[in-house]
Amino acid sequence: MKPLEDAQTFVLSECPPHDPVAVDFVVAEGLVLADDVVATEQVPPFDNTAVDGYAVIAADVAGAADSPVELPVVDEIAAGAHSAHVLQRGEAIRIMTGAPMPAGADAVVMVEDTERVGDDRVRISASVESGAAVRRAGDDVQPGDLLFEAGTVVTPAIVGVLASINARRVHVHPRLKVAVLSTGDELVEDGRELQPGEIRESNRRMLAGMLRETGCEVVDVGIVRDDEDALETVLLNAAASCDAIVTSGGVSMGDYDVVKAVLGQIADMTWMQIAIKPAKPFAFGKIEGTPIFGLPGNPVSSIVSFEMLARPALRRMMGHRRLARPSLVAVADEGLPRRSDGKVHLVRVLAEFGDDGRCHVRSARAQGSHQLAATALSNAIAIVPDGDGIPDGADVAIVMLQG
Ligand SMILES: Nc1nc2c(c(=O)[nH]1)N[C@H]1C(S)=C(S)[C@@H](COP(=O)(O)OP(=O)(O)OC[C@H]3O[C@@H](n4cnc5c(N)ncnc54)[C@H](O)[C@@H]3O)O[C@H]1N2
Ligand code: MOO
Repeated sequence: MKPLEDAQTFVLSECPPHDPVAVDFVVAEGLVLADDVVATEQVPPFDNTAVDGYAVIAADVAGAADSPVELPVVDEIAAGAHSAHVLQRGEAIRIMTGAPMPAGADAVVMVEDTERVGDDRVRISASVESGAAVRRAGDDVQPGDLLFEAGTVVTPAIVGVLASINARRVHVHPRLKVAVLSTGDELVEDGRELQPGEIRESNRRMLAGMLRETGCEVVDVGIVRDDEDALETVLLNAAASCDAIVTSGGVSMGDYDVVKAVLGQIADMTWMQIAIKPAKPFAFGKIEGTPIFGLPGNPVSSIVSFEMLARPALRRMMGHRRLARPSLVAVADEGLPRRSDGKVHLVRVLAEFGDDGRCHVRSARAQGSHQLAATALSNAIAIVPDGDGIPDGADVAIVMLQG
């Protein structure tokens, strides 16, 4: 059996990042920047007010807290408008949040500290420092600022910044188009009553969601029956039109493994037995240069295999620098016993932060590779090395799957 790290290293080495493309910034969310983003515009573009109130000359309201000051209101500026009036000593201009500061004014008094007197005067009952509530042009971003380095993942907030600096096109590693299919004559997906020996298809639905969560565009190829010609056609088409292929089932020792037969003919495959439980069997190869990840059919094994081998490789192809999920050392509130078998056990657990500031885990119970229901409620995988397991209260390394 191959150590998991060796299998990961091999797969990653075969899955280099895809060449960058220029895209409209609105579709860049979730993608990885391939070039630094340097600002060419300043933000904010002009001095403006942070509050609704009255633009004044601070010196005019210096004593207003003790003895309110009454000033004529000579103009009004809404956000999006501007005033041509140059504020003189002894004047005020009504101004709304975000509107440009009028020339001559150096501070804004909040409307709560004022009282309108008639139509055209205001009584001010607070003093302000020069510069109060004024947001200076460029105090967020200056032209030439290096805002985001290559390798940064574009978040919604970064899309907002790109909009604010008018960076209309950005260089990113492209989103991968990934074909997902499941194989097997026993699989049913149309909701009909099961016949003897049939089961309901679940892996493909689940893997499609995991691929989307990884940031890939999913091409659902469906269930391919145990028919070599059909499988060959589907795989060749998927390899020609997609960036990667994920299959589930048919990678173990079964006599009817058409997956093995077909991939043996059309792909350059490496069939592995990995020293982990679950997800021991795994296949990786290329069809005409397109990577194919052959995940085991047992549903839990499919998830674990995707997490440990396919997801990091797909992330690398999309330019991500951090390939693994976050990991940490947790407390096993209940022991995680096991027997020695030469494998690392990847135990699905529920992880929760306790009042002591540490993460605590307990087993998701049913750990069989067919027992998807229990795994579906887990949020982490505990890495239990070969041996007798983790005693009650001892530390255990975990990989967080969510949260
Ligand atoms: N003699 C041996 N037998 C098995 C070994 C072994 O080393 N020697 N390994 C076992 C392990 S571990 C695993 S994992 C499975 C992997 O099997 P395959 O990848 O060949 O998958 P299948 O045989 O097609 O299916 C296994 C199991 O999963 C169910 N399945 C398959 N596809 C789906 C799907 N899309 N949705 C829901 N369920 C699915 C299938 O019905 C089987 O029950 O091999 C062991 N055997
Ligand atoms: O790995 Mo199989 O994945 O143990 O059921």
